[in-house]
Amino acid sequence: MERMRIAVLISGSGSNLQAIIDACEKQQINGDIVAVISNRPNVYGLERAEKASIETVVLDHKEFESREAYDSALMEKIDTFTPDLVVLAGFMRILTPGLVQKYKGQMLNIHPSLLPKYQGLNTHQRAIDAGDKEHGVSVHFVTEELDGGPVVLQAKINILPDDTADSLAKRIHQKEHIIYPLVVQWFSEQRLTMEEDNAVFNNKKLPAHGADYA
Ligand SMILES: Nc1nc2c(c(=O)[nH]1)N[C@@H](CN(C=O)c1ccc(C(=O)N[C@@H](CCC(=O)O)C(=O)O)cc1)CN2
Ligand SMILES: NCC(=O)N[C@@H]1O[C@H](COP(=O)([O-])[O-])[C@@H](O)[C@H]1O
Repeated sequence: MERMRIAVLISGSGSNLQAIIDACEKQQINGDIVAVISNRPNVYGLERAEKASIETVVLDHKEFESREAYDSALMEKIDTFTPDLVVLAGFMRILTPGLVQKYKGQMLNIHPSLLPKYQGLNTHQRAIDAGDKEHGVSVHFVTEELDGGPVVLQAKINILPDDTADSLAKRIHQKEHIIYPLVVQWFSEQRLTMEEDNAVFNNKKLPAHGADYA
């Protein structure tokens, strides 16, 4: 099966993008990032992509009349890269139902909380203010419900007595950079399984490494 085509959407620093770039380069992910799209210009994540010779696009949401108009342009742009997977990596725009539906089952997000706790923003401070003893990060499929999609993988950290939102964010980032590439690779392996299942279902000969099915 061909290598998975990955489009990554960012809004800022792109440290999760960098983790996926590195994993692709080390062959830990059987895929290639074919585009990095940002809704904000001049963010460091764009520099990371350019250093890795990945095509970059800035689609500034401030230049559109409405959320729907933005998402329509975003869909059109994403489609030009024919991705198998769309990865939200610190992408800070709520997506409209039309876009989410189009990529249903093919769009992942990383969210800095132990979902379903603390959907939305400002999760680290909310966990501290609630007196939680643990916090974490979730990778989930994107659905219309904000941060409400099926969770694929989580990682936990303890909240220490002197923790601040910044100190939590730092330790959460370390966990993010481990689990996001793992989930992206898992998704690429699922694609292969689905191709084999389809081949069996359609009574076709499997690729050389698979057995013939009557
Ligand atoms: N329909 C969905 N859209 C998005 C999802 C989702 O699950 N369903 N995940 C988010 C990612 N996210 C948290 O993980 C998130 C991103 C942005 C916001 C938000 O309130 N954005 C504001 C603008 C904020 C800003 O520009 O700083 C907005 O869009 O008006 C909440 C949660 C990505 N989209
Ligand atoms: N609600 C979405 C959200 O808050 N996402 C968070 O933004 C950061 C992006 O960092 P990065 O740009 O360095 O990857 C990450 O911590 C991610 O969990």
